[in-house]
Amino acid sequence: MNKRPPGPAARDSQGSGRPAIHAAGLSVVRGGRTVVDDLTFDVPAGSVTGLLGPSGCGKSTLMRALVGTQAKVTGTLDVLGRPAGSAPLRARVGYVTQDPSVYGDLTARQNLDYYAAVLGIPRRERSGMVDRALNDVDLTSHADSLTANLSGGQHSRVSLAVALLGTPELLVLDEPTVGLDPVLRRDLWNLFHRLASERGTTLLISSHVMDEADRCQNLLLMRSGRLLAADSPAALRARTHTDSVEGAFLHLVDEARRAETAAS
Ligand SMILES: Nc1ncnc2c1ncn2[C@@H]1O[C@H](COP(=O)(O)OP(=O)(O)OP(=O)(O)O)[C@@H](O)[C@H]1O
Repeated sequence: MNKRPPGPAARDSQGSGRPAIHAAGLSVVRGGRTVVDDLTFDVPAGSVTGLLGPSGCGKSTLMRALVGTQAKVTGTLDVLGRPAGSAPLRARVGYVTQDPSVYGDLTARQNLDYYAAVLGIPRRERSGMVDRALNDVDLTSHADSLTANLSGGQHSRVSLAVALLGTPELLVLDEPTVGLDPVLRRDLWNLFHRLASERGTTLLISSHVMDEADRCQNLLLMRSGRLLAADSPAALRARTHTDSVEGAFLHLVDEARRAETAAS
């Protein structure tokens, strides 16, 4: 278990107590179906927050809404004090999708250099930023390998390094540890906590693996587009009288099913 004290508030929200993300009555329709249904929650600034739930429950859709790439979003969704997707947020929010979005025919360093230029990082600062991002994800020794020749895990770490360029205040990571070996997973979680505690970054990290839940300070538990709970792992276990987040999740699912049956 990896319990850590909350990190400092993100730079944007320092002292204001304002959450990094605020959602109220948030819904998303996809393919004519409501796939995110009336969510209300806050994500504290400077926290490592896990977004957990079974495959297809709406995690990626919620993340797309947060970064402004999802259509048919209704309700309130504020990110760092501004409406999600608004132009000034582009440089302040890093997003890593499930599919690595880097060029296979460039080296890791060339990819980062390219994205640093796209982000508008001044040329004189670029190489320092690129070196730091490579070091953050432990890829310095592969910096000059063609990305296409890297392993799956290394490939996704190049995507993560891209998201770290420019020191975003919020990092939205869609299943960043899927398919990684246990050592790499542990190293990445350590990095996530370091980013929160040392840089004040807020991290929202999705996973469908419940055993990653205890590595988070806060959890958003989803099922079928609805929010089952938003709380710390310890509070969830205590509230449901269970000894694991998986147990708590199953308890909450059963509770929701009973409520649905009673209402039908
Ligand atoms: N392009 C699309 N058009 C219509 N419906 C979609 C589309 N993409 C996803 N969906 C539906 O939206 C719902 C939520 O999908 P989403 O990808 O957000 O789930 P998820 O929790 O991220 O799943 P996973 O853990 O497998 O990535 C699912 O029922 C899915 O079938």
